[in-house]
Amino acid sequence: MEPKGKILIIDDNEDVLFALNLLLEPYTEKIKVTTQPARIGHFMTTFQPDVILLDMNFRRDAISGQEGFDCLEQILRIDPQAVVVFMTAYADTDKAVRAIKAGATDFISKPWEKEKLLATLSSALKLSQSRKEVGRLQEQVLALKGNDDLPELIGNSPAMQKVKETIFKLSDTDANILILGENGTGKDLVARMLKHFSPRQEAAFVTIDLGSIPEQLFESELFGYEKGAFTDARKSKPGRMEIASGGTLFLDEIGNLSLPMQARLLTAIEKKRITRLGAIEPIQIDVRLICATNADLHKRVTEGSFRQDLLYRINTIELRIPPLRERGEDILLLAEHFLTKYNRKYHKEAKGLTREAKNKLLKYNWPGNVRELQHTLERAVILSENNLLRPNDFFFPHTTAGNDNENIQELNLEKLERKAIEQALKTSCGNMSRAAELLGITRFTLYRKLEKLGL
Ligand SMILES: Nc1ncnc2c1ncn2[C@@H]1O[C@H](COP(=O)(O)OP(=O)(O)OP(=O)(O)O)[C@@H](O)[C@H]1O
Repeated sequence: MEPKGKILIIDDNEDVLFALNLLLEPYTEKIKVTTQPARIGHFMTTFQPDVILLDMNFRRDAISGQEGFDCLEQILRIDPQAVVVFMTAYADTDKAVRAIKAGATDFISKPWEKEKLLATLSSALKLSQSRKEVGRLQEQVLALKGNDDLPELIGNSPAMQKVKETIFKLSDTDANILILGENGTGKDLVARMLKHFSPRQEAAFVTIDLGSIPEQLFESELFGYEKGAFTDARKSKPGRMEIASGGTLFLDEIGNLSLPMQARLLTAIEKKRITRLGAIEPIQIDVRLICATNADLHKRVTEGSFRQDLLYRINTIELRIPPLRERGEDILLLAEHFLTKYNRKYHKEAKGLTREAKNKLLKYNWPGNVRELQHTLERAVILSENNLLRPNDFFFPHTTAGNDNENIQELNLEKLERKAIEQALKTSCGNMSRAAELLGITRFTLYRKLEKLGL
């Protein structure tokens, strides 16, 4: 009998309980016995047996088995996945069939034959294990859903080329990655790409957004819980780390983790083990960790609000995604990409953007990064009546007050011109044609102005 587990034996006869305890002890992890069916709920929540051996007739001389059926019903109400083996002194095939139909797993008659009893128990334990595994796999299937539609990572700027190169360089490693970048720069997308191009491509990709769940739920979400661990825990539930085992866990907004939770996460990463809330035994896990944040974790370490040892565990490789305003040449590429996407989605036929509209997009500083650009294009595609999208089709809620003030203070034309050219060169990453387009002048005029201003 290989699998060991926790057995609960319910029988009104103390001699039977004693004998079974003695017989089964060497073959099980733990045994609890009770003569009181009223205690079933208590044992199921505190002891959480893998298999329950249930006597069919509680009262002496009772032969109908009804009490046993009532208990079975109670057990299955508490845990529909419970593995229950019926025992009766009156071997009766009719009752055996009824028991199985009612949800029991197997049936043994008393007095038992030792080998037969052990074999039955062994199969019941295996069944219990596989039911738990099925539960875990079902969660993994849910986690895998939606993994297939991986969007393309658009961008030809040197910064994005570097990000793409790093993703491919990392494709045969299991290294923990920390993705840094402002909101909406594409951290989530990069995390999915890293998973897609990794040895764990076919395995689960489990995400947990630490910015959107309340602090008091972090622990149960990450590590899971056992039935009865807290008031609402009616059913055991694996945590995200357990579900991700064998695959990748993406911890978004890791900067939101409190110091006590950082300590628990660090232990789990170092020991490669987690313990569900309310459980005694730890569970072995094997996860690749990808974390992301818009916070400056290095600064947070010096301030004492982020553990340095945890940072070193999660940032084997650091991938920095620059804000969109620093990769100007990606703006139009992304705009075209989103135009195609939303044309298709809303059955529209916008052909492109006018030159002025392109300039408007290039001049804006995109505080909400790619996400804001995406929404801007979506809105424009929906609302525009034109074949080509025009400046008026684009509306920016965030125009930076700082820039307006600067514009008001600076009225010297030559200084303004110099500033505009410098900004255009920066936004276009030195691409002369694009800078000229941004400024609304020809390349030739731009060269002349550069010469005149000594730039
Ligand atoms: N380079 C890119 N190419 C195509 N789509 C992109 C790119 N970068 C971001 N996106 C899209 O922009 C949206 C926002 O990206 P994402 O959610 O990955 O950003 P994030 O940095 O994780 O944001 P947050 O910090 O708010 O979680 C998504 O719809 C994503 O698909």
